[in-house]
Amino acid sequence: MSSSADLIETAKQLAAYQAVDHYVNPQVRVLGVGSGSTIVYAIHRLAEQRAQLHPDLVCIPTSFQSRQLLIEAGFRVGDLDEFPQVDVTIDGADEVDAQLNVIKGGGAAQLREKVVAAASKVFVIVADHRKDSTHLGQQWTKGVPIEVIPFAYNTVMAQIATLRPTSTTAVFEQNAPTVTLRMALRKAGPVITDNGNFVLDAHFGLIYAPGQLFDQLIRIPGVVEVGLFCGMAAKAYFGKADGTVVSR
Ligand SMILES: O=C(CO)[C@H](O)[C@H](O)COP(=O)(O)O
Repeated sequence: MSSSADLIETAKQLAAYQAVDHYVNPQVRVLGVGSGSTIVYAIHRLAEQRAQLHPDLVCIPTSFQSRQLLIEAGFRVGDLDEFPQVDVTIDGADEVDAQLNVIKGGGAAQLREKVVAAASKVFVIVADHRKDSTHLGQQWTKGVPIEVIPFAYNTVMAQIATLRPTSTTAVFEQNAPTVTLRMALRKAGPVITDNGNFVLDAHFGLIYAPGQLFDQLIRIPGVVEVGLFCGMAAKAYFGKADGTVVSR
């Protein structure tokens, strides 16, 4: 009998395989490759399908993790200096709402993920069913990842805590946001991103207007990027526990 952890892994794999099969055709020359545990399956599928891919395929990784995995799998990796326009990017997500707004950054790679997604003609999400929500903040309760320069982290935290849920309309649910500095697990001190920055996790409860919340957060001096990806994804694939995949 499969454990629930096995079912989740199968769900991630199904979603990743289907997205690769639907989007990475022989016309895709420059492919953005996201970060996280679901993306590992997408890289497996790319390796399996290698003979069917563009002969000069270049992959643009969004993190140290995906760069290493792509090199190990024998793919050519490139950067945005040489390839500023990306045909398709496939990436994981922490949560996706009904309008395909996405929380990303559970793996602290939100800055490069955002840059690569913004450089892409098509941005596709792969995830398991636990990430499929009506509103952001519904299932992902670890907060919105916010990358900040170390010098500014404390003042950014204080300014986020002063945000209030309602301007003209309700932007988020929680009366007073709470914010934590993300700490490393096997190192004393904070998580340091691939760009040498810190990550804050900000809790807003349900997020009703992610675009408005993004606008408020990105204006705070010291914030480098916010893990809210609004209006960027063209499609999301969710693997389900019953072995099927839903896409929207
Ligand atoms: O945004 C990310 C990393 O910054 C990941 O894509 C996100 O955390 C999903 O990861 P996983 O596939 O392991 O659930």
